[in-house]
Order: sequence, then structure tokens, then C-alpha cells
Amino acid sequence: MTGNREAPGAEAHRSAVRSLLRLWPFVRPARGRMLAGVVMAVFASAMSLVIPLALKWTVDGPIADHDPHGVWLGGLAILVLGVLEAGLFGLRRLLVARPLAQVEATMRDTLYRHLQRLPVAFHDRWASGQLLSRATTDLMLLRIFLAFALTFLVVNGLTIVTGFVILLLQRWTLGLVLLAPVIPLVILCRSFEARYSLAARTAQDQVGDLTTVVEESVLGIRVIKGFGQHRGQQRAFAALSGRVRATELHKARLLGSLWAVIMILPEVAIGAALVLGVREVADGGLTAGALVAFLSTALALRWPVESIGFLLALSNEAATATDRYFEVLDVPVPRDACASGGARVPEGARVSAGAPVSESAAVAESAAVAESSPATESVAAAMGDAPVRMGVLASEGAPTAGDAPAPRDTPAVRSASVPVSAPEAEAVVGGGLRLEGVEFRYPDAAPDAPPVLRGVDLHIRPGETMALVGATGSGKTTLTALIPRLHEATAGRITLDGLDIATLPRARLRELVAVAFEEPTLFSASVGENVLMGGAAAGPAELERALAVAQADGFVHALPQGTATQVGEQGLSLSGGQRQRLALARAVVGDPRFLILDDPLSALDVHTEAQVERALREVLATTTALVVAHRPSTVLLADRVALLSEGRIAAVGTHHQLLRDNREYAWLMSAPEGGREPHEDRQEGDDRP
Ligand SMILES: Nc1ncnc2c1ncn2[C@@H]1O[C@H](COP(=O)(O)OP(=O)(O)OP(=O)(O)O)[C@@H](O)[C@H]1O
Repeated sequence: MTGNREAPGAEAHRSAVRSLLRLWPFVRPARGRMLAGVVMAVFASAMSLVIPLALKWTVDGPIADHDPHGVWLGGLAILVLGVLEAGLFGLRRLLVARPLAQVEATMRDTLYRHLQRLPVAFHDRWASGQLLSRATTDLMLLRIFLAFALTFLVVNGLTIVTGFVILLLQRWTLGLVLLAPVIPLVILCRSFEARYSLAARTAQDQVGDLTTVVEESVLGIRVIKGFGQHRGQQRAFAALSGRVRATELHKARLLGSLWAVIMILPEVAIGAALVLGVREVADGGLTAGALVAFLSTALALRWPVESIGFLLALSNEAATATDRYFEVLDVPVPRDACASGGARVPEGARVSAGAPVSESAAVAESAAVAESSPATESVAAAMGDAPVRMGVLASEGAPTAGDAPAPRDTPAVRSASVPVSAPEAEAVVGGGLRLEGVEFRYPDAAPDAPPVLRGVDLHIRPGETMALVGATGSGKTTLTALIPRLHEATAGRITLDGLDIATLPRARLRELVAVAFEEPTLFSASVGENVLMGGAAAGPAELERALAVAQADGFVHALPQGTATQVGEQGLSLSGGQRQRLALARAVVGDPRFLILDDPLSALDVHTEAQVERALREVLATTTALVVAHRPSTVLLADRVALLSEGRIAAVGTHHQLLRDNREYAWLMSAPEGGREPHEDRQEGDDRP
């Protein structure tokens, strides 16, 4: 993933409260305990307001009357109130910790599931660090807000109101003196909120960019070291990190200035009340005990008032985190992607697309996730809709008439493990893989750029293997990505055994089609788990067969724990050829009806390639396959070859026919002379011979 891709920018003006209200569907299951926590915190704060009253009673009563017994009683009452206050605060923490950890886990789980269901085009557009930071830093900010800031905003707000009522009741003149700073403070807080929320958004986005750079540097460490780019990379990182630092300092300055005013104004007001109060005591208008109680109440309100600054800051950061979270969750998921696994988004949490399911489903799902093993879960989750072992639609249709030779006569009929619906059985008559007038343009392509594919017509008959050949950048990978609907064709239609893939449920489509990509991606799991991702119903026997087909059995069994050996992150502990063979094994393990291979042998040495080709021939004989090929040896696996040129299928025929009749194909398949690459013979901008 590249760091250049952007995440949608911040809305400059939005209400923090409105943003935070969107958390309700997730918070609802914890509402009982959260409310109980607030009640406890209110009681605890009430204790802090009752203590000054006990103090007043002690000073004006037993101390004034020189009653040692009463003084002890007063002291004991104050001690009990203090212990109660501390105990209630501790209990509150215990009460909310578990449900809020669950809220965070559910939100993270929902985000992850949603990401798995979003189309590839979304992942092309979003930088990985932006998604990572939403799933980690932002959710942590939200937990802190829910566990701490939200409760204390309520409790401290109530404490301040109650405290001022008590102060006004005790001595309204002195109470008004303390109330005087409220108006400037409210104005200040409003201006702070607007500025701080912008700074918080910038900081959180910058942390996302920084995460992307760290991730890319770690994954690309070989390239960075190989090209001695560590200093350049370090400079780029330092520049980004400097920007994060500057934003954090800006936030600290904003918070610091708010805090200074929030602390100074009440101190000044308390000082003024003290002077006036002492004068009243001297004039005999007020008892010493009443003044002590008044000032103790005022001092008990210091922390609630002073805390408003950073509670507002935390709330703004949480509102920003909520916006960032829902920016992803609001991206519509293709409807059938939801249907296959269920969109585990609490009711009301998502505003667009896909039918949200109940929050209890989300929680139950999260519990199930927690019980499964991390490795298996991560692999299964990475697959999104883990494929069920493929079945067969029905008997093959006879090859249609055409000018090319008939495919090998090995029928692609196997025992069905997935029930075949009536429409599927009817549709199979026009069997094979067919592309009709297919057009595709990348969503982020320049508006004036021509589509990558325009009017692609191609028919691969049942059981046939078709090689797809074309110049670099001609759109071969793009075309293969349309068949399992990793991207949606912008026009035209693609049918599998006569069924339009646009109407097939995505889960069904993925059962029918298996893909091995040019870049073999492996996950942090065992070799066996990586391969078995290609066939949920496949067992040890299928695993062994797939490894043998991909000529991977030799090296896999030589690994310390055989198929149970863990491959490192992204399979980097294996060679490129080994990874490619495992990716191939994964594609064939589910015995797929349609097999799409994107240059599957590119990283193999000639001897291994020859061995893999031999084994692949057996697999290809029983499937309908499209194989992207750059080399004659790979092309020879196919019955026919399609030449992709300028976004269209320019020619279809056997390898030898095309070599003879098509200059572009002959040029693409010819070995470079004298070490010169074919494109060196051409003019700049000319992609054809
Ligand atoms: N995500 C994307 N967004 C925009 N354009 C893209 C994207 N992916 C590929 N392209 C463009 O689409 C065109 C076809 O790319 P594609 O990868 O399909 O070619 P290819 O024939 O498979 O090339 P190669 O033989 O080098 O693998 C290229 O011009 C490429 O720049």
C-alpha cells in the first residue's frame, strides 16, 4: 500500500455532540453500567461537597464549644466521607472497565469486517496507515472518552451546578463573586472547541500518514537497504514526524492557554471572595465556620472547573476519532458482500448501504471471534468470505463452434458439494467463461484517460485453457480482476457457464473462481493454513495434492514443522518462487471450476517451472482457465491464446497460428536479441511492434 493515497479530508465545521451521538449504537449495550458509573461518580462528588458542611459543623460547634468528643466525631465523619468518596470512584472504574473494553472490541471488529467487505477500489484509494490508525489510536481515544471524559463531563458539570447552588444558598453575595468568571469562560471554551477540533483532526490524520510510512518502510526494508535509501527514508520520516510534533505542540499551546485562563479566573474570584468574606466576618455579618465552609465548597469546585479544559480537549479528540471511524464505516459495502457474511454493524451505526443487523449479532460475533485461534481467525478474516469448497454447476455444455481448435476433451465435471440452483443448471448450457463488450476504467483514473479495457469480447470454452498475452500495462491483470469481481466492469457483461457474474452472489462467485495473483501474498499463519484458504472444505489429502501440483511438497516437507510451519509476515521467510508455488497451491486446492492465474510461474527457475507446468497441465485439464502469460513456456500450457492490445482482444488463436499471423504477438513472444529488450527497438510511446 502506498502512502500517497489519501483519506477523505475533514469536514471543517461539524458539531462534536452530533459526531459523538453516532457512538450510541455501540455504547447501548454498556448503557446500564455506564449510568451506574455516573451515579456512583455523582455520589462520590457529593461527598466532596458534604465534607465542607461537616467541617462547618465541626468548626462552629465542637471546636467553638471546646467539646473534644464532638471534635473527634466531626473528624471521624469527615474521614468516613473521604473514604466513601474514594471507594465510590474506585467502584465506578471497576464497573465500567469491562463493558467499555467490549465496546472498543466491538467497534474494532465491526471496522475490520467492514474493511474486509469493501471493494478493492476502496483499498486502492485509502492509505493503509489511515485505516490502521483508525482501528488503533482512534478507538483508544474513544475508549478513554467513554470511560473517563464522558462521565466526568456529566459529573463535574452536575458538581459545579450543585456547588454553586450551595454557595449561593450559603452567601449569595459571595456566590455571585465566584460566578462572575463563568461568562468569559463559556465564550473562551467555545472558541477553543472550534480551534482545537481542527488541530485534533490534523494531528490524527498526520498520525495515519506516519503509520503508513512506518508500515511501508518495514515491508520495504529490503528495497530501502538494497538501494541505500535509509537516509532518504529517515529524512522523509523525520519531516513527517516533525509535522506531527508541530501539530501536537499547537494543540498543547491551545490547551495550555485555555487551562491558564480556566485556572487563573477562578483563583482570582476565590481570592476576591476571601477578602470580602473576611471583612464580613470582621463586621460580624458571617461566622468563621460559615466562611470556612463557603471557601471549602469553593475549593472543592476547583478540580471540576479546572478539569473542563482537558475534558473538552478529550471530547474533541473523541469527536474527531468518531468522524474518522465513520468515514470508513459509511462507505457502502456491495450488497451481496453483506449477504454472504452479514454486516455486523449495530443497528443505526451505519447510514448508508447494506442492511445493518442488530447489535446483539455484533456482540455475539465478537465473542465468537475471541474464542477462535488468532492465526486461523486472521487468515479466515483476511479471506473475507472464506470460500466453501467449490462445486459444479451441472454438466458441461458442448463447445460452441468457432474457428479455433476444440479444447482438450477432459470434461470439467466433478462431484457437487455445493447445491446447484435451477437457474444455474439452465445457464450452464452456454458454458465456459464469456466476456461480452467488457469495458473498465479505474475510478481514480484521469477523466480524459481512455478506459483500460474497451469492448473486450472473449469466450473460453468449458475445460479450455486460454492464455492472455499482451504488452506490459495492456490491462491483463485488470481483466483477470474483473472475473472474481475484485473490480466491477464499467460496461458489458461477464458470464460463467451462462450466468452473469453481476447477478451471482459474491460468495457463490468466489466458490467457482480461484485466483493466483502475480504477487503471491501469504499471511502470518502456517503453510497449511495459507494453502487451505483456497478451499474451506479441503482437508489434508487436498492439501497434499495441491502442494504436489505446485511442486511445493518437496520444500514444504523439508521445513521444520512441515505444513504446520509458520511463515513469517507476508511469507517473507520464503523465497519468491516458494511463495509463488504456495499461492498456486492455494488456487488449486479447492478444485475450482474456473481458474485465473496471473503469470503464476514468473519467479521459478526453468527446472522448477518445467515441473510445475507438468503438474499444472493435469489441473488445467479439469478446469476452465485463463492464464496471463509472458513467456512461450507458459503460453504452451494453454489450448488457445488471446492477445490483448489497446484495451481489446486483438486476436485469438493457437500459439503457432498467432506466431505466424500476428506481428505484435510474434514480437511479444520473441526472445530479445543481443540482450536488447523488445521495447528498445520501438519509438517512445509506441507499445506495439
Ligand atoms: N489501481 C489502479 N488505478 C488506476 N490505474 C491502474 C490501477 N491499476 C492499474 N492501473 C493502470 O491500468 C493499466 C493496466 O494495468 P495492468 O496491471 O492491468 O497491466 P498488465 O497488462 O497486467 O501489466 P503487466 O504485464 O506489467 O503486469 C496500466 O496503465 C496501469 O497503470
